Amino acid sequence: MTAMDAVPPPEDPPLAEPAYRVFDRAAWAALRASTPLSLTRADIGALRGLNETVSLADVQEIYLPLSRLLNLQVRAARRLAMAQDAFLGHQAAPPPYIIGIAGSVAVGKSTLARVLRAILARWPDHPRVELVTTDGFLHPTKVLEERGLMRRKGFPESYDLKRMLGFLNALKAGEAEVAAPVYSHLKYDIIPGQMQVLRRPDIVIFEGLNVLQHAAGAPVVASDFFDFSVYLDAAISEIEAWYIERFLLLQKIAFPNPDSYFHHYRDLPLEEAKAVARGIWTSINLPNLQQNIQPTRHRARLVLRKGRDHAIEQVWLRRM
Ligand SMILES: Nc1ncnc2c1ncn2[C@@H]1O[C@H](COP(=O)(O)OP(=O)(O)O)[C@@H](O)[C@H]1O
Ligand SMILES: CC(C)(COP(=O)(O)O)[C@@H](O)C(=O)NCCC(=O)O
Repeated sequence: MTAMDAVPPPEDPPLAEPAYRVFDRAAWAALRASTPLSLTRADIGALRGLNETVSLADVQEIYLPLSRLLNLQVRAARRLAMAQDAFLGHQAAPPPYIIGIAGSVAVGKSTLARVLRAILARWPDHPRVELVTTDGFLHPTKVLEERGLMRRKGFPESYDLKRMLGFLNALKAGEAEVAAPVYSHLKYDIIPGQMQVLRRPDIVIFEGLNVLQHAAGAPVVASDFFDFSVYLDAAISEIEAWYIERFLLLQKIAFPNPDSYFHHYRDLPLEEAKAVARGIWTSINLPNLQQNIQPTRHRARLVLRKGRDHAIEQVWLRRM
């Protein structure tokens, strides 16, 4: 069986293979070359949030080769910036290298972003890695309620796209301080007045389901500002299961907090809680995945395809 036969399942139209080189785990792992293992078991343990168990095998076989590729790309981008400076006859600090991470709700974007941040920050030539999530650019609940969008959260119209593009523009322009609004999953809303301030980081990982989307008629799109992009992919049936699992976990660890938006679900019996989670998945996150997220997959430079238990089974790398 070839790697192409193994996945994707029928629900999931394949990527155009000529545009990508396809690697199974072993072939990708071999590209790690001499990259040192830069995270210990204790480091990985510290990265675990919620129920995630990022395996040492994934770090060694998937993320270390990826960090080697990205390190080479960052260096090359800096050389290009220097070439332009030489042409212009002035010297400036290189702009941050921006990596977009896209994929469905609950596919594991935040987890991937955190692991990647930790690994990339180990390289001495780009230690300052910032992580920004696009949920900060969601409209606040008040605005979503006024516009009847509370059940459309994550859909393109639920974001302040102009503000998001302005943020990316300022970042790439090398402004000394750039600020992003902050979202609370607990409150299910933007935190008023709280900002994440970035001061000329070396790398920015910009993570969210919408990062590869193109708004009709917009003069620029988020990916215009990206140096690299990753789409985290998996079978829809797996992602649904991960969404429900995460909901059940949050029911135990977050919903008991009276500040939680979902506090009223704290004592729901298991089967009812599963039904609520499945209902939110089916009515909001699944249609968003099918209509607005999955169609952006072919824009990514790299597609990581997960199988059971979140293990990365295949890597698709765009031929430049
Ligand atoms: N590599 C992984 N190994 C094990 N569990 C994972 C992994 N990545 C994500 N998860 C789990 O899957 C769920 C969704 O992951 P998360 O990073 O929160 O997704 P997203 O940011 O895409 O919504 C969480 O419960 C998380 O702990
Ligand atoms: C805020 C989100 C759109 C962000 O998704 P993310 O980028 O973290 O995957 C999502 O977590 C969400 O709230 N979706 C709406 C339906 C739900 O409560 O799952």
